[in-house]
Amino acid sequence: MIVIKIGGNMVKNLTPAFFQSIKQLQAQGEQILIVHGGGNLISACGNFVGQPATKINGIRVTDKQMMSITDNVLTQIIQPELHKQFAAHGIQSHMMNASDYPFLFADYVDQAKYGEVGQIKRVKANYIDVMTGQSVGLCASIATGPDGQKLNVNADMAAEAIASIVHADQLVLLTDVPGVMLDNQVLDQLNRDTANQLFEDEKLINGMVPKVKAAFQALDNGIPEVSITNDIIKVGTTIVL
Ligand SMILES: Nc1ncnc2c1ncn2[C@@H]1O[C@H](COP(=O)(O)OP(=O)(O)O)[C@@H](O)[C@H]1O
Ligand SMILES: CC(=O)N[C@@H](CCC(=O)OP(=O)(O)O)C(=O)O
Repeated sequence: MIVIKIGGNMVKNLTPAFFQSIKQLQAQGEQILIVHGGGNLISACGNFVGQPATKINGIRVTDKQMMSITDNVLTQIIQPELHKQFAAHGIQSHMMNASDYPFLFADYVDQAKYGEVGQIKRVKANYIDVMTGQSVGLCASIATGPDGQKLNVNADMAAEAIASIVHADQLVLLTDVPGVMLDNQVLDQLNRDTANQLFEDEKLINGMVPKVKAAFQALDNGIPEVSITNDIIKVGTTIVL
């Protein structure tokens, strides 16, 4: 299985070549699971109702109202939009989210600090397997918490956790930049020492922080290929130990 995380900024920028690649991968027998974000639209909706975003290291502080906005944006806007785009390119997809069927289970990350934010600990792997058998699985980054409540999960961390639990062959973090950048150049490879230095020097900030952390976590959990890119055909930055 290949897990591809699509950031909110990329949802409207997927190219015909992207969909062509998905078809080719499916023809080669790969199961495809798309984990999508939508952080930009969640922030815009928050602003609209007078609740500007508060993020700590790229993770949204989420109270109950923001959780409800997040749920609506991801499951009612972003996911159907992706479903429509896949259909328009002749690819069947299944919408998967915690509202329709609980299959991602999370614990709180730190309720005092982040509120209703979770980290995925368990998944219904057979459900994912079935949903990606004949079609592409589209998965929102919302999980079911310890008491059945919904928890907001950073989509990079969600993609990593799911990929790790199902032992995916590859994790691609698709975003709006061609890879991890330093002085306007894409780094072909990024190892942990360099990443730590970039964090320290504040050259790797905001949404790139959870993305890079998730990428190393995926490698630690045995996923053989992990990359950050804006184009599934071009590798962008390969994460190495
Ligand atoms: N060193 C870096 N290289 C590339 N992007 C970076 C870096 N540091 C911070 N960023 C920011 O991270 C953003 C990608 O994270 P994010 O906005 O959360 O995307 P997504 O919605 O795809 O998860 C880039 O658009 C860029 O503004
Ligand atoms: C807890 C947390 O930060 N959740 C994220 C979930 C969406 C997301 O990660 O979207 P992108 O991939 O587009 O950034 C959020 O609320 O923005």
